[in-house]
Amino acid sequence: MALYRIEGGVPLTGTIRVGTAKNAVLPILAAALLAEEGTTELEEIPNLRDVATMEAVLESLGVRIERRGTTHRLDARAIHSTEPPAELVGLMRASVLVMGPLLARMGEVRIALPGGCNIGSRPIDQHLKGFQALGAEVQLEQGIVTARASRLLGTTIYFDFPSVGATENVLMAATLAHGETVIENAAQEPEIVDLANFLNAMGARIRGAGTGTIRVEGVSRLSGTSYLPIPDRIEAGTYLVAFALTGGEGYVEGAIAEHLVPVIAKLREMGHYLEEDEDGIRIVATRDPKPVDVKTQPYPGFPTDMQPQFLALLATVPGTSVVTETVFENRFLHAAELAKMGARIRIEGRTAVVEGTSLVGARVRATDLRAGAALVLAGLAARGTTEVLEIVHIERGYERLEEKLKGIGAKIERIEDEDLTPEPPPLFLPRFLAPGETVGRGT
Ligand SMILES: CC(=O)N[C@H]1[C@@H](OP(=O)(O)OP(=O)(O)OC[C@H]2O[C@@H](n3ccc(=O)[nH]c3=O)[C@H](O)[C@@H]2O)O[C@H](CO)[C@@H](O)[C@@H]1O
Ligand SMILES: C=C(OP(=O)(O)O)C(=O)O
Repeated sequence: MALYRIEGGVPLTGTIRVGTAKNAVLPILAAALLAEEGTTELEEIPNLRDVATMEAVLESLGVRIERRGTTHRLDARAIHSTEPPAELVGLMRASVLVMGPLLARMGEVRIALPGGCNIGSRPIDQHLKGFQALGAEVQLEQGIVTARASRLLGTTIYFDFPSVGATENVLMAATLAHGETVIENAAQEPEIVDLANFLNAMGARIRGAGTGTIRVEGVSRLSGTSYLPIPDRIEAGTYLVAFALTGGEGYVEGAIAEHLVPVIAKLREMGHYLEEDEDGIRIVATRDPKPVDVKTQPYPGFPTDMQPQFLALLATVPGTSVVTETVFENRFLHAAELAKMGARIRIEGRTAVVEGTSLVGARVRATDLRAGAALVLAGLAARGTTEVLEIVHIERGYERLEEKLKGIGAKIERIEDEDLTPEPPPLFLPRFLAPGETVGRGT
């Protein structure tokens, strides 16, 4: 098990580059399953644990993957299985994204229901509702979901909540359905638009991605294509916060400002100076930041995946800030870890009331991906030494984080320590339901 050791208190300066978005790459990898003809070439694929897991899932189904540097070529012509192994599905929730493509192309899929995780129960009822609306027969028995349909039929589907994963799964399924599918109350995240652009490049006919209504005209076959997915807006936001927290200044190269509107707005509201251009975003931290209130929302609202990093930032800003989490029901575990560093945060249900103070180094534990990123950021600003344990979570979504942060002056080391803790269990244990238990949104 590895940890990060950080000596805090150094204002970060310089240029840091963001990689390709994990949350765009994962659904695009799943969508590559739809290519019955040709091969798919994906460029600038980040070296992340989640990407490796998704590729292992695809390989278990018969996809052949050839990696040349950061370009990965996928050949999905000879799929031989529609049952991704539970051990792999248990490593990463996003494995459920293979459901839509397998159902659409192969007419069936059998997969372990992914369980909850440290940020919430995360049911998949909206995904299943979408498949059923498209005419699939969906069964849930002892934690295994089976969906079958000889040919999906286009229809209108309304999501109760604009779920990112459900929109992606149903969008992929609808590409090969007979007739038109309309997805209403669809998620509008940039990663949805990227997936739709990729599917259209494969031959799909999708309009309206990025709005609340997506229309899909089904086609009979899709082919492989070449594609470069979008840069990672959450990684970019994390680096903007790193400059702000340490009172530094620098440039986040590759960041797309249009994808980061609420993050930029809140940093400006705090008094930080931000300048956007075509290639990235420049930030100069103010010495006198103001507290702000933040409420997470589906896109284009403030992203829940930036909430932990902002909690770390606001923990150091004099005055009272209020952070409200509306997307996940349990995404404040990092508050207790930040408290070990001196943060003064009171959790009241879905709200965190933060009284800004200065932080001191401590030994803390990453409870999930963005919680871990928040602790690294806090460590960069804290007096003394911080050790962040269980960085396996962080490595799901940040490539060479310590190297990149070192490049802008951070004192951070990645240390392998065999004795630290035993190998962790799967991050998302497949969930086995009791007979009759529902899988609805538990919030
Ligand atoms: C791989 C990926 O892209 N992950 C992102 C994706 O996760 P993910 O696709 O899992 O997020 P969703 O938008 O689906 O989930 C949002 C909320 O809806 C609930 N829900 C979702 C589906 C469903 O069928 N029923 C239901 O109740 C979830 O429990 C959660 O409370 O979007 C989240 C919200 O922006 C981000 O935090 C994750 O980083
Ligand atoms: C919650 C996240 O990812 P996932 O949905 O894969 O757990 C995230 O990227 O912050």
